Amino acid sequence: MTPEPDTTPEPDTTSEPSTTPRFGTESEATPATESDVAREPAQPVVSVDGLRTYYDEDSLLSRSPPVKAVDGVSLDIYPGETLGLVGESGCGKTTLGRTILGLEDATDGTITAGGRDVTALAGAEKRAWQRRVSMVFQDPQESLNDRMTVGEIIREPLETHDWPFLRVAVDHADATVSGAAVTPADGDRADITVSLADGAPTVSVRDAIPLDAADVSVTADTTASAPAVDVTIARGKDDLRRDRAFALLDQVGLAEEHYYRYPHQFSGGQRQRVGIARALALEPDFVVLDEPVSALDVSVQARIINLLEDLQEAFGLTYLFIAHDLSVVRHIADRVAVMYLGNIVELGPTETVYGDPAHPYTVSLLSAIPGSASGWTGDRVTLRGSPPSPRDPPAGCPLATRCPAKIRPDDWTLPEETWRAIDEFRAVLRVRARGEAWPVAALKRAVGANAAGQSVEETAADLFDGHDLPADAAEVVDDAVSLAERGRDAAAAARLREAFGSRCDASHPPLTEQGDDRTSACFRHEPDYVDVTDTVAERDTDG
Ligand SMILES: Nc1ncnc2c1ncn2[C@@H]1O[C@H](COP(=O)(O)OP(=O)(O)OP(=O)(O)O)[C@@H](O)[C@H]1O
Repeated sequence: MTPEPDTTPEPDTTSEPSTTPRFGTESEATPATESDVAREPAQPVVSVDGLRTYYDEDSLLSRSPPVKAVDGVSLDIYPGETLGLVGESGCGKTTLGRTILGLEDATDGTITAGGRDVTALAGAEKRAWQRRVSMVFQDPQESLNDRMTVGEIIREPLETHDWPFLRVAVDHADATVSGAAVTPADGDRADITVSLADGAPTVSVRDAIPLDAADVSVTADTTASAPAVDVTIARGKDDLRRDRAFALLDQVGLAEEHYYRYPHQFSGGQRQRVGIARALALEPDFVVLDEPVSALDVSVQARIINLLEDLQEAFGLTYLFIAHDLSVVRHIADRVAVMYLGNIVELGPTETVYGDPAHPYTVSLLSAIPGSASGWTGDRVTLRGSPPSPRDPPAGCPLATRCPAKIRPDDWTLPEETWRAIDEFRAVLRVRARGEAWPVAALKRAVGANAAGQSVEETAADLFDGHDLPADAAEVVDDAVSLAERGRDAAAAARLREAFGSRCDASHPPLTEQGDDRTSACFRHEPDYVDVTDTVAERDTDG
């Protein structure tokens, strides 16, 4: 069979009238607002508290600190909302999503759903949680097994969980049920409901179960005070799974004929539709969408986003939407969480965060959006250097080593360029202290030269060239150079931190309320300081 080219028009699932603004159309600019979400004030679908996920890669041959991929995250996700999760590559977004789903083990903290800590579940209870949640992956090319037909791919979770469960509920508290059916446990949905109210039993079947009432034979002995109900299903599970897969294909805009094809015969967007159908097979409440459109062409992205929104509306789904593309997140997310180095640094309603970013990291992310689609109207704010290693995050604020609004200690009056040189020198010493390779790329950026093979003294000379350091500051730098030259890199870094560090280096700012349901973690939110945006605007932060 000839593979369909990537240009194959995809089924239009978006033709029916909708009140939701469509992505990729003129109404794209109309963002979702908090009021669009019917948010129950009560129970979150998922409540994450103090979550840590560390990857320990110790082996017999090497012993290194764990990768602190998620390092103390707390957030709530409410029914029917889309929570966007943004942040640069490697900051821990995927790990957070996977840990919530139980695909990674939490090192510490709790994830509460339905009043229970799901990190503590095992066996059947854990499997039940995993039926309520699911994930759509970034690259539909990678995530679908090319040796399986689309039908097999969609059916796989159904087979794994032995779907359908055919749970029968009877509207009589004392009824007993027998036959090919089980009674729902607390919290389980009934697939088939038998009513004895009118004497003869009447049967109704939930939409997602591809059974007609005629496929279900019910006999009921209602003479006893505890009626005995016997249920027989005329069709086998295999048939029902195939019909469920057909229904899912239809829901994602594909057709029954696609059931028999292989993933390589589809375009990227169609493959992602298959991935979505599979993710929805077990009727989850909560779906982690991990960069679901970033591997797709822009025109296809809009269709998939629209499909995800339609499915959310139809099935009352709750989404955690992980993405790099901030304009996609602005369109789809009701609230957005900004992540940096394993921490949430800002969290709030999308329009509040985009319109008036509070945290310096959010400012830098939004300042990079072309065409200034955000409320940040200042220059582009470029963070210096690369993020610290998640094996050795800064002791204080995670952003302290790169922050464009870092609080400087009162003891010094130094120009911003000199602070930058000091920060850069501290970064060099931190990397040396970790025993990693000399950070040639960072040095090249800092001093505009190939610094490979330089001594610490030469590096310091390059970094501070033309800075006219005051004598007491120069003495600190000399001390640090001399310590480093004797191989005492950690002590050298500590010397600089003691002299030039501020509270940003010493302690971790908590997330605090910043109005409009938004929280942000920065000491500059305290009234004693010039606030973040004024500071960033005042400092020359462009590169
Ligand atoms: N299985 C693993 N074992 C060890 N380290 C891991 C593992 N998975 C992720 N990491 C590390 O954890 C950190 C967070 O990775 P994660 O994939 O969660 O980040 P991310 O923000 O989703 O990145 P991206 O946007 O590139 O997918 C990174 O340093 C990564 O290298």
